[in-house]
Amino acid sequence: MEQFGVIGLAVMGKNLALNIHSRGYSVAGFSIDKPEVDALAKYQDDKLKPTYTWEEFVNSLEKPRKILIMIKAGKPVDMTLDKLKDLLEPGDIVIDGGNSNFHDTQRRFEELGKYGIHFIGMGVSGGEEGALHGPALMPGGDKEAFEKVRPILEAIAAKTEDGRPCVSYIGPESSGHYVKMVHNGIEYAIMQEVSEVYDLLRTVSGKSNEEMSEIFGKWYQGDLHAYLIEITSKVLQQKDDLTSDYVIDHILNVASYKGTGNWMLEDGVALGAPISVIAEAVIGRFMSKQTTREGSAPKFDGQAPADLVENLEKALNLAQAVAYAQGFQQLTMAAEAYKWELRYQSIAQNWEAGCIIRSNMLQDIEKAYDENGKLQVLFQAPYFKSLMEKNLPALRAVVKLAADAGIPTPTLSASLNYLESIFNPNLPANMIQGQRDYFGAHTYYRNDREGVFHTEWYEEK
Ligand SMILES: NC(=O)C1=CN([C@@H]2O[C@H](COP(=O)(O)OP(=O)(O)OC[C@H]3O[C@@H](n4cnc5c(N)ncnc54)[C@H](OP(=O)(O)O)[C@@H]3O)[C@@H](O)[C@H]2O)C=CC1
Ligand SMILES: O=C(CO)[C@H](O)[C@H](O)COP(=O)(O)O
Repeated sequence: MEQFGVIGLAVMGKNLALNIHSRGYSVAGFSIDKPEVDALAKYQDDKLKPTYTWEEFVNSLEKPRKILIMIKAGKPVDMTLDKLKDLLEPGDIVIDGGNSNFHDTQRRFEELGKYGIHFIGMGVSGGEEGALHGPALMPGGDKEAFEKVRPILEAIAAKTEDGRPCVSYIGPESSGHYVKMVHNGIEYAIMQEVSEVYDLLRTVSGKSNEEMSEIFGKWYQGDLHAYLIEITSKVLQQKDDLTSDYVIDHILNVASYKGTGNWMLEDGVALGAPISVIAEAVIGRFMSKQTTREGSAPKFDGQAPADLVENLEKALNLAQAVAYAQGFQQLTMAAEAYKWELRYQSIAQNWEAGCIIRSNMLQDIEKAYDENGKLQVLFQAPYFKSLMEKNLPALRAVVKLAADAGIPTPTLSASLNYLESIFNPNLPANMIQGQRDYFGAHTYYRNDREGVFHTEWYEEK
């Protein structure tokens, strides 16, 4: 009997199955796609069992069964669970490791509970490499069931610099998939920030791809030690297969998406979370499709400022912190709204290795929440307060330069606006309230006395 089962043997499922197998567990694999199962069969390993029917798969597993579903999110997961619930027994454990919408996970958690089947919605990040060698895992749902699969998950997960596994119980219900959704929102934000910095480097300073690759490579060795910075350097130096040029210069500038960042924005709006940078990153992808391309690309005729590269590094470092800050701010608001007890320092730890948004800065975030788990805003923590004081002039200079040059910087500008607003006691929302009360008698609160007020702004005609 096999100790663990994986359904879906495409990029992620196959590599996770191999990862689990490499830690000494026996694994049964199944997919509705026969060639995927054939690919597993090619390993000819006693502890890696290919199965070709639902029944063969389920019956090959020791009880209570532990099954990871790693397939396309949405309807396919419902169809798979529908099939499984007739074949499984109370006490069996099903983990959905795909990028499922947390609303779906909530519904599935409740539905499977009726059959006595334990359900875990688990965010997985790290792509193909991570799945094989160590992903970041974000399991949420049934705590008791989590404890039963914990040894396997800890064995396959990435490890932090000091050897701790990048997996911990996130919280009840759909909180695991919620945290993965927020991970992806942060991912969208940092990717857009990096692309804006790339745009400034190429347009203002006229740097070549090789030079830019070197700059990002150098940043990666310093404060910006982050996976997305590392791969940016690699993307910039990659030669094309079809021409003698760099491939980056032939990639169509239209950004695709599967929607996890959009979901974060949807829930952020529902909660009233000020996640402006993530919103701009999502909209940046829309804009890349919707721009009419009728204008001409911005050109910079002047002399690039001598401190441009240094300022861009500082600006990007601070903007990256804002992306994380907004993600954690939405998590704190979601925890309150959905009554989840989230441990932010563990979430930061989960993201320190294996996942797409991994960076050294997450160690500072872990420390910040370790010292004060009730931070409303990450920049209240001493480390981030001082980072803000140190790097804000550079971010301001970069946004000003971009505005003067006509180069759009939606996320860098939104980062600056967030930082200018988040501690500001004098935002002009009093004017909005005055206008609302004027046209709609919506009433307002006062800053000098309790109660709800309305002004008769004009005489009725
Ligand atoms: N790729 C990545 O970097 C990451 C992906 N993820 C998530 O992991 C999951 C798997 O991703 P990935 O490996 O890239 O593959 P895909 O998202 O492309 O999903 C492919 C798998 O889903 C199966 N599938 C599709 N429809 C059904 C169905 N109706 N019933 C049963 N199985 C079905 C496919 O079988 P068939 O070939 O027959 O269609 C195949 O095995 C997704 O939710 C994805 O969002 C998470 C982190 C990173
Ligand atoms: O979850 C992931 C990484 O963390 C997947 O790669 C996801 O597909 C990325 O999102 P999108 O396709 O919308 O860019």
